[in-house]
Amino acid sequence: MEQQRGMTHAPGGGRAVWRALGYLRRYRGETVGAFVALLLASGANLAAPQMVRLAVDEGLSRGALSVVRAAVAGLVGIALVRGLFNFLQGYLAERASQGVAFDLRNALFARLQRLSFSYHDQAQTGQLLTRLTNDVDQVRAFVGGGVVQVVASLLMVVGCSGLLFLTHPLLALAALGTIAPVLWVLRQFMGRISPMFGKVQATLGRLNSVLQESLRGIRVVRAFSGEGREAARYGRFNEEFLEHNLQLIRIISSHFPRVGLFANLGTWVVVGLGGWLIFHERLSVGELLAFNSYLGFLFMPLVSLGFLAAQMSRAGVSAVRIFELLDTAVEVVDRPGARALPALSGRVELRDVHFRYAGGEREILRGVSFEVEPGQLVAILGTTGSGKSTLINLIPRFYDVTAGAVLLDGHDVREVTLASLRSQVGIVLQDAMLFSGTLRENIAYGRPEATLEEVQAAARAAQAEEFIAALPQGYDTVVGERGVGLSGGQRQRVAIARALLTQPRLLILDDSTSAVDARTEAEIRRALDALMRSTRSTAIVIAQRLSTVRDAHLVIVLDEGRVAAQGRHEELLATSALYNEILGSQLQPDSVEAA
Ligand SMILES: Nc1ncnc2c1ncn2[C@@H]1O[C@H](COP(=O)(O)OP(=O)(O)OP(=O)(O)O)[C@@H](O)[C@H]1O
Repeated sequence: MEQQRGMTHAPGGGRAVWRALGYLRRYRGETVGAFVALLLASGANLAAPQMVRLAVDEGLSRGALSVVRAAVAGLVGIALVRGLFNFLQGYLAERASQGVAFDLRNALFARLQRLSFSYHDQAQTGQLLTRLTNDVDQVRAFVGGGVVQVVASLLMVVGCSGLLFLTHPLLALAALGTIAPVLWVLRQFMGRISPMFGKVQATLGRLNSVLQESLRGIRVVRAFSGEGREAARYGRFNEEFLEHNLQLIRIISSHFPRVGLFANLGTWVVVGLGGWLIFHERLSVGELLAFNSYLGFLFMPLVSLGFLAAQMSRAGVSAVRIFELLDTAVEVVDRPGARALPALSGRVELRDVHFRYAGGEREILRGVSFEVEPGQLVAILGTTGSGKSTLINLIPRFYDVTAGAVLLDGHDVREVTLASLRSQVGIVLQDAMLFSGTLRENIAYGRPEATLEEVQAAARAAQAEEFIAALPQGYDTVVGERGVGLSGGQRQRVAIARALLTQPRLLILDDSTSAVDARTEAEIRRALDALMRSTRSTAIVIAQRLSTVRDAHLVIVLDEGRVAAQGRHEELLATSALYNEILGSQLQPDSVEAA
C-alpha cells in the first residue's frame, strides 16, 4: 500500500509545493532579504552591457579614452556589487530553506510519535526514514533558494525583453521568436521528468526499507544463511534505483542540448539581422553588443527556469509524500472535552468488547467481558492467536475497541486523556525494547526526574539490582541500540524496573517473563507479588507459568476471541476441558518455584 502510494505520480504536487512555501513565513526576513539581494545582483548584471555599449559607442568610436576608462571602472564596480549581493542572496536563501527543512523534520517526527499503532503496523520504516531525510532535502533544495530564483528569473526575463525592445524593437521581435521552441522543449521536459522523480523517491524508500529490515534482523539472516538472499533483494531494488536515476539523467541530458541549440538560433538571428541593420546604419556596434548580451541574459534565466521547474516538480513529489504523512489522521486521540483520569484505585472492566484491526476481515475479539477488582491479579490464557496480546493493547488505548467498552474505575478509557491514562498504566511488552543510553536513563524513561535512589529501588524490585551492580559502570553503563550487551532476561528485568518506577496502579505484562530462566522468573514473580501487595496495583498478566494462574484471583481463558471460561484455577480445572488442555500444552511447571 505504501509502495503504491509512493509510486503514484504526485497528484497535487503544485499544491504541496505551495504549502511547503508557507513554511517560509517564519523566515520572512531571510526570504525577503535574499530576494532583494538577488534583484540588486540582477540589476547590476543588466547594467553591465550598458557600460560596454558606452565604451564602444561613446569611447572607442569617438577616441574618448576617458569614457572607456570610466566604463571599465563602472564594470569593476558592478562586478563587486554583484559579488556582494550574490553572496547575500545565497546565504540568506540557504538560511531560509534550512529553516524550513528543520521545521518539516520536527513536524514529521512529532507526527510519527503521535500516529496510532494501526498506522505503524502498516508503514515501512524505510519509507518513513526516506520521507524524513531525502524528501525533506528535496523540498529544502527548492524552497528558499529555488523560489527566490524563480521570481528573479521571471523578472529577469521580463526586464531583458523590455531592454531588448528598447534597444531595437524589430531585432527584439525576431530574437524573441526563437524562444518559442525553447519553451516547447522545456514543456516536454517537464512532462517527462516529474513522474520519474516520483519513481526515484519511492524506490529509494523501498531500498531503505530493505536495508533497515535486514539490519534489524541481522541475527535471523545469519542464522538462516540468508545473506545471499538479502543481498539479492537489496541488489534488485538498488538496480531499480540506478535504472530510474539513469532514466532521469537520460531525460535531462537529452533535453538540454536541444535548449542550447535553440539558444544558438537567437545568436544567428542577432548576428545576421543585426549585421544587416548595422550595414544600413540603423543600429550601432555598441547597441548590437549590448543587445547580444541581453539576449544571453534572457536565455540564462530561461534555462534556469527549466532547471527550477524540474527541481520544483521533484520538490512537489517529495512535498506530497511529506504532507501525506503530516495529514495522516491520528486515530487514537483525546476526545474533545476529555478529562484527566482521577488517581486510579485499579478496577478494570471489559464490557462486551469487540475488536477488528483496521482493514482486517475478521473480528479478533468477539464480546469479551470480565471484571477485576483493585489489587487483583488476572491471568490471561488462551490458544495461540486467540487475541491475548490484542486484548491487553486495548487497555492503554493502543487501539480503540470496535464495539463495547474498556472501563477503569468506571471511566471509559476513550473519555479520559491519553496522558492521564497511560501515566497510570505500567506496561511490559513482549519485546523489551531499550534505548541507547545508560541503564539509569532507561529505567527512568517514564519518569526522567526520578532520583538514583528511586531508580535503584525499582531495579531492586525487578531483581535487576544484582546484575547492574556487577557491571563496572553500574547504573551508568551505556547499553547499545535495543539494549545490545544485555541478555534477554536482563533486558526484561530493566523493562520491568522501567514500568515499576512509574508506580502504576495497573500493571500489564505481556509474556514478560518468558525470556528469563525459571529461577529468575520466580524471583521476578516474588518481587511483583510484593509490589502488588504493597501498592495494591492490579496486574493483568499473559500467563506463562503455572504459579501465575494458581495465584491469580481470576483466570480468563480466551478461545478465538471469546472468553471460553473464567474463574479461579481450581474451578477451571474442574469445569473447563480447554483450560486443562492449555495447562498441559502451554504452561511451564514451576520446578524451581519452591527452590
Ligand atoms: N497489528 C495487527 N494487525 C492485524 N492483525 C493482527 C495484528 N496483530 C495481531 N493480529 C491478528 O490478531 C489475531 C490475534 O493476535 P494476538 O497477538 O492478539 O494473539 P495472541 O493470543 O496474543 O497470540 P500468541 O499467544 O500467539 O502471542 C491473530 O490472528 C493475528 O494475526
